[in-house]
Amino acid sequence: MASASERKPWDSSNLRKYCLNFEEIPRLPFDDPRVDELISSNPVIIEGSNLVKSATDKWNLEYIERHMGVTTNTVYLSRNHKFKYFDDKKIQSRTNPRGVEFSPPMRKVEMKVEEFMKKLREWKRGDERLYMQQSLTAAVGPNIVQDFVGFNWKWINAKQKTHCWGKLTSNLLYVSMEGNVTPCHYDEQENFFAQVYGYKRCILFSPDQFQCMYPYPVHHPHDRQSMVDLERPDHTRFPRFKDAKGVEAVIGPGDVLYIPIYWWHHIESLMRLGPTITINFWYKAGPTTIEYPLKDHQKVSIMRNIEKMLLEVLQDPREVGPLLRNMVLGRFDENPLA
Ligand SMILES: O=C(O)CCC(=O)C(=O)O
Ligand SMILES: [Fe+2]
Repeated sequence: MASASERKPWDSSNLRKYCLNFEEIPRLPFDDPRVDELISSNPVIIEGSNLVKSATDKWNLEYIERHMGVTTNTVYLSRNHKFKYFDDKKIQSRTNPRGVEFSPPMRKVEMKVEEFMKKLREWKRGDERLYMQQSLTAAVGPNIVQDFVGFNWKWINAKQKTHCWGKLTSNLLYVSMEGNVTPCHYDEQENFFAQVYGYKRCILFSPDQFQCMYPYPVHHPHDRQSMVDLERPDHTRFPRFKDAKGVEAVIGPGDVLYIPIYWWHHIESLMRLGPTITINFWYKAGPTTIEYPLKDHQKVSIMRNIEKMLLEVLQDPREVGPLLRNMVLGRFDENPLA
């Protein structure tokens, strides 16, 4: 029988229900040679790396409140459990008349950590949900800086070198209420996603699932997000979503999930299991090596560039779709008549 410390504190009742089944993401000890094989093109959960041990040893909501510092933090407020990211630079406004007409699905506010924690403590059903997503900078308090300096940089720097990644661009600190969901999207960076406190379920899809995931157009504020709502997929608009092949895992304190660049990810803090704390490590892609056939993520990058070029020359986002349709319709069928 599993000992008390090994017994997992969650079961399927803590997970949201979706219409897809997922395979498990492999879980390996940090010194297993298969870790590096997987990192070259697949997600993996790495155990025992001690990457953020200085944080997992101490961090909880009280510690963050006491030590985060006096400056304000970015907090998203949502009327439901979904926190679907948007790029405000792509929204139509007086200064950006070519942007997309759009009403944001959540509010972004700046607040001091005390105010955030007070709202969490006093939160009741019907209130807006909260999700703090703050970049770790020198402005955080000295204790947090000290914990940050104590991260296992030796290990992660070696990984960065082995896999020829570019520079570390940022560390985002996520402090979430139980049950919050970050809907499915991809990022243009490599990500070591380090769980500090509480439990998160992560569902990932490879970049080769592009046709099943239906990303918004690049000019849209929801660029890089899937248009499909995992909880209520519209199978009429998005018929190929039912064929999407995903992988999943629940991560807890000490686990590090490698989310490869351009991989789709949906992240949920487990329901009824308390708040969660995560720190990510975002790295620029390494230098592009052109080898044929191209990798699926390289094709996604090409598609993004074509969309951007068309927008640049056409100036009007409404003209991009019709031009692309005219370009391909009936011309690239598998068995051309002539
Ligand atoms: O933890 C989350 O809610 C989202 C994390 C994420 O999307 C990322 O680290 O890229
Ligand atoms: Fe992400």
